[in-house]
Parts: sequence; structure tokens; C-alpha cells
Amino acid sequence: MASSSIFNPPSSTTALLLRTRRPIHVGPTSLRFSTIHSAPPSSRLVSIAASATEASVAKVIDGKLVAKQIRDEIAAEVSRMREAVGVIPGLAVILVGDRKDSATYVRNKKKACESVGINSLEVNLPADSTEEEVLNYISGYNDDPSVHGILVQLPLPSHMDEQNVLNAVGIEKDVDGFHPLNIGRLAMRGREPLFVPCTPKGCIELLHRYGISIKGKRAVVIGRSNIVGMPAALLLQREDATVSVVHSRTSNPEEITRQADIIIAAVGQPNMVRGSWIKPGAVIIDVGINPVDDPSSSRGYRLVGDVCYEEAIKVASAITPVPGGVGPMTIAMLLQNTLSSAKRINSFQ
Ligand SMILES: Nc1nc(=O)c2c([nH]1)NC[C@@H]1CN(c3ccc(C(=O)N[C@@H](CCC(=O)O)C(=O)O)cc3)C=[N+]21
Repeated sequence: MASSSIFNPPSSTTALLLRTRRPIHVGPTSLRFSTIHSAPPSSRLVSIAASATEASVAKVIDGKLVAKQIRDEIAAEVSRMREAVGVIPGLAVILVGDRKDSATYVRNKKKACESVGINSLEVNLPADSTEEEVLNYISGYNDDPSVHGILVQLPLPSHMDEQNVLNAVGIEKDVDGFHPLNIGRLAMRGREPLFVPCTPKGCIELLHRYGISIKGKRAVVIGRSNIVGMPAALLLQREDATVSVVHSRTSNPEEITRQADIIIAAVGQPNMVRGSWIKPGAVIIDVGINPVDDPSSSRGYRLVGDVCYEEAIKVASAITPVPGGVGPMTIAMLLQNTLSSAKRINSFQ
């Protein structure tokens, strides 16, 4: 098989390869050259020499396409369960306030639910609601057998104690994976969380589905948030990577990042990771979704990642775009968590 197939995009012809999720072991060196040059070993030396002068371009990891594939798989499972036991998975989303970005995300989640046959319930509370009102809704959904997943859209208004609210979500319906018990289990060897947070789970799923092996690799996570950076580092470690976390107090972020075979960037700083930060052949998962002014766009802004895409694409072997990378995967993982919750609650395999 040509070595370039390792990074074949998930088209229908490669769907089988992708679905098997068999780890394909590719060292950083072979990653570096095999993706760009599919030449046989005898001419590899020539390829290496050429790569120093020729511009090479990273494979684009198509999160939108993979997310669509996953939604199709979920839709099939949802109807199988409905036909077998008459249960339809239900997701309750609690949105407090009227932040425009949050409203957009919630709308997208609802659309995604509809597209796979998951029921979505939504409550939009005013920004000046009390924490107690939010807790009351959570408790109602905890007791509601038609609800299998509860998501409290973040950020909450500043007068609420976010952790207190997240703690109230029943652990068996915590499809965001933000409950301290789920996070705690994620951090422990030999334990399994009921749910893994959607964004980091989507990052790992992209690596798996593109046949990029993690075991033994050097991974650098940039950012240490509770919802992305920290769980991403834990997940990579569970996948046997050697993990470093770079954050705002790291004295030499560029130097550390340049050691990485796999970079997960989740800081919310537009274009922070430059080409010079990237080891040639590294794989980049860009979680950042940052609006920057763009008068030429109809919205007046466009979205860019935490990684300078134009520079990175010339150095990396594979990279996720923004938009169309991790974002759609986050929502696909939420649907997957909701389905698996409904299956667990109903003892349906
Ligand atoms: N409890 C909670 N759980 C979350 O999972 C959660 C949250 N709160 N608060 C906000 C963040 C952000 N988030 C995104 C999901 C999808 C896209 C997404 O699909 N983005 C598209 C672009 C969308 C556009 O064009 O505007 C893309 O990257 O291609 C982005 C961001 C989930 N979050």
C-alpha cells in the first residue's frame, strides 16, 4: 500500500479503513516525508533532499467531513435503538443569557440533533436568572427519563458559580464530561469516565480516523483550560503520548512546542503559533476559533485558529483548518455521548 494512504481523507472509498480505527504506526520521520512524497524507499533520499528546497504542503484534516461520517453512524444507531427498544435519545440544553456566540452554538447543536434523530429540549433563561433557577432545571432534567444528556452552555453569567452548576448535573447524564467525577476518572489510570469532554475527544478522534498514531509520540498541548487543554493532555497521556502542557507562564513556549510530534493548540489567541514553532512534519490540531475583523466578509469578521495556518501548512505534515476542523467534531462528539448515554441508561448495546 502506498504510504500516502495513511493520510487519505475520509472519503467513501477509505471509510472502511477509517472505521476500523486500527492504529497505523508512523514515526515522526516517516510522517514527515511519506505524506508529502509517496515515492518508494529507494528514492527517499532524493525526496528528503528535495523537501529542503521545495515548498511542501501539509495534509488538511477535514473535520467537517469526519463529523458528517460520524453523524451518519450515529443516525443509524439511533434508528436501530428506536426500532429495537422504542427509545429515542434526548439532549437537554440550558442556555442562560443572550450571548450571540452561545445562541449560535446552541442552534447548531439543535440542528445536529435533528439531523441524527436525537430529541433536543432547550431552555433559554434570561441573563439575570438566579443560580437556583438553573439548578432547578438541572434537577428536573436529572429526573426526566426522556433526557439522557444535559448540557449547560458555557460561559454562564458571572454572578453564577459555574462549578456549582456543573456539579449538579447527574454524572450519568453529564454528556459534556465536565463533572468533577468524570474529570477525576479521566485523570486516573485504570479508571474510565462515563463521558469524555467533547472537544478533546473530537481532537483524538480526528487523529484516530486519519491513522495518526499517538503512542510514544511527543505531544504538546498549548493551553490548560478545564474544558479543553487539561482534558486533552489527560487523553493524550492515556493514549501513551509523552505530554507537555504549555501555558501563559511557560518561559519558553516556542522551544517546547518545537519538540512536538503532535500539537493541540487551545488558547484562544489568533495566530499565536507561528511556523517557526513547529517541527517539520508535526501534526497540528487547532482548537482555537477566534473572530478577527474582516471588512471584506459579509459578517464583518472571519474565524482564525490559534495557529498561523499559512505558515504552519508549509511545515506540518497534517493540520486541521479553522473553521471546518475541530469545531464540527465537538458537536459530533456531543451527539455520540448522548447516544451512548441513552444506550447505557437503557442497557442497550
Ligand atoms: N457546555 C458547553 N459545551 C461546549 O461544548 C461548548 C460550550 N459550553 N461553550 C462554547 C464552546 C464552543 N463550542 C463550539 C462548538 C462547535 C463549533 C463549530 O462547529 N464551529 C464551526 C464554525 C462555526 C461558524 O462558522 O461560526 C467550525 O469550526 O467549523 C464551535 C465551537 C462548544 N462549546
